[in-house]
Amino acid sequence: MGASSSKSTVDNPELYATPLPAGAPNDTPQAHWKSYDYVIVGGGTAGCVLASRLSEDPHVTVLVLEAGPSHEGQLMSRMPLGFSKLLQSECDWDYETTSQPGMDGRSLSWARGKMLGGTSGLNALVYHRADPQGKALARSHSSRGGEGWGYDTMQKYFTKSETVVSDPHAPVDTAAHGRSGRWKVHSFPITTISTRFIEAAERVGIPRKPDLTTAEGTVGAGPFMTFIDERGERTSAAAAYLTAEVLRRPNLTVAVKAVAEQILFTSAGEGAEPRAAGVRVAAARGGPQFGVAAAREVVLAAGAIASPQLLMLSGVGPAAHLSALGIRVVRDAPHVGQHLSEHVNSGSMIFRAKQGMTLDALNRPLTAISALVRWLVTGGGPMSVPPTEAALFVRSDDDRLPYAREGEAPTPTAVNSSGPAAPDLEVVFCPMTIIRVNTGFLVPPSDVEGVTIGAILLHPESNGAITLRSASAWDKPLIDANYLRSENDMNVLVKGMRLVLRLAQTEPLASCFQPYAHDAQDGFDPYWATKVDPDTVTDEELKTLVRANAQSAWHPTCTVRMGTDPATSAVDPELRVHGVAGLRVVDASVFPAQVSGHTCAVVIALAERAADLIAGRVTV
Ligand SMILES: Cc1cc2nc3c(=O)[nH]c(=O)nc-3n(C[C@H](O)[C@H](O)[C@H](O)COP(=O)(O)OP(=O)(O)OC[C@H]3O[C@@H](n4cnc5c(N)ncnc54)[C@H](O)[C@@H]3O)c2cc1C
Repeated sequence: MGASSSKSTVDNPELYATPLPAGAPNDTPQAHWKSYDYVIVGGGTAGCVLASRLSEDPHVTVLVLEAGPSHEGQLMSRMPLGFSKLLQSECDWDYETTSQPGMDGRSLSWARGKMLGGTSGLNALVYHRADPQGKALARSHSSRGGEGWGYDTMQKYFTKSETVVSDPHAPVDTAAHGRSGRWKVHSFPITTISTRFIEAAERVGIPRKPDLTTAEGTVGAGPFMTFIDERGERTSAAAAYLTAEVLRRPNLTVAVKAVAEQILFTSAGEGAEPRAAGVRVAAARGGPQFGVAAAREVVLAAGAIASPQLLMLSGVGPAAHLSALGIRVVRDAPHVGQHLSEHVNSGSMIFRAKQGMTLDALNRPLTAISALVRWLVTGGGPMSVPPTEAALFVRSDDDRLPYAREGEAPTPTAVNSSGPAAPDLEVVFCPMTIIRVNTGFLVPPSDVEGVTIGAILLHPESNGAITLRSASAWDKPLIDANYLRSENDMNVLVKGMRLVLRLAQTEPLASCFQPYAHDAQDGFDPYWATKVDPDTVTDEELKTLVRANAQSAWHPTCTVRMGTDPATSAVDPELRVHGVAGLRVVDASVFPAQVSGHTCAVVIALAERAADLIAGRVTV
């Protein structure tokens, strides 16, 4: 265990927590423990926002417990195009799903950030808001909706969170955005080939949208915005919200390499709600344990996988499951860990591009080194852009779009999104070769350039679950995404793939590509999409390709979902865990339903509002 602490964070538990006796159960908070008003478990995307906002009040004390290291010094996190290098590093939890029957029995790797800033420190830097037609975090047509979390409310917090910078070469209307928030968000000039993708989308009938994030809605095709600052560095939630000035606050303690093992409860007697009053923490598996007390609240912000895991480890979860593992049940909460909703990516559809049109030159070591040096010196160049530059959002029931073979009618699909104009399909465009396989990424060939396109199912009907593997916080939980068990999910994704194949044959994108004769190696051909013709391939053949190649889109949500009724949800609309006192959950796990887009900005806005709720500045 390191005995040091940096000027801004602390990694020695003796400096912020109370040592606990070895070999004792250590499951009841004690009066002599070091105490804080708020103990935030997880210094990730939501956790950094909460820490920053709650500690604005100098009269309250705040402790953050983050399992991973500080974001400071993580070069690959700061450098936008370094993102893939962080996967399967010390900054990634590197989870894996159980074998997925809907995907030929494959287990898929699931990245999650493990550092200050959490997943916002290793994600793909796409800034995107929920679609207004998707009602943001409220589902008006459903009794389990997040009351008070509609788009109008969320929009205030999207705006509060950001300072938008409009690049003169890629202008956006700044009136639709915030201009004094902590999070730096900006538009950026995209490569020519990404522009051609947008133009091809227009040709097939998808309207062009200069900004995919406004209250006008997301249906359309356009460039993404990103969270990179004027120095060309990623603005993770840590970089944005835990600045040096914030970290110097005397009422804020930020602990890193601090793994919360259990939330601890006190009881006021028979019939009274148990109260979350502390957390047990350790720096290493089997190492010394420490306790901290929470005078006001424990706020769980450990993300859509670890938050339900920690709740269950602490006795809040489905009683039968906990009892089977010998965990004392504090509160039978059947919805904890359930309703896991994840966007599904069709898998990398890679098309060979003409030389010089993509960012693939960076696969050559000399080019990469010179780009790295340029970024280090100037903050500019190809390392300062996000990997995904453009996208389109559509509905699978829009029969004007080319979802079928020429002359055939498209397969009817039900749109599972919550608004009449909300999209259920996204297509993302990356001007580089990204070969994703079950275990991570493969290094692309250095002499061939390509682009990577993926169709994403935004509103899957098939939901999965997080359950415990064991009663230890040091064992990863079981993640069953239950991918593509619904026929409708599969049919929507197949339509998305056919749209991608059609776009690849549509000008002005088509003439950027060239044929590529590539043989499969060990049964896997990363360039399979180049050989598929949208006019001859059958739906059954596309389904076979989906089962073999589809991947996680990295947006798990809903595993501690909010709602007014404890019979159908795990937290109430103020994010308080049903049936226990002093405990809230604030992260992607509380989404009442999946959103029609990327999740990071939604989590940041959610945490901004949660901070106001916790501090009593607003009510639902
Ligand atoms: C590879 C990848 C790319 C993505 N790309 C995008 C994108 O481009 N745009 C977008 O909008 N979204 C993207 N996402 C999704 C988005 O980043 C996440 O949905 C969002 O950041 C989740 O925020 P969170 O606060 O719920 O969880 P996190 O940010 O994951 O925070 C949870 C924190 O809790 C900590 N923690 C967990 N367990 C413990 C414990 N026991 N004790 C202490 N600390 C603990 C973790 O280390 C972590 O720091 C991407 C995700 C991934 C994985």
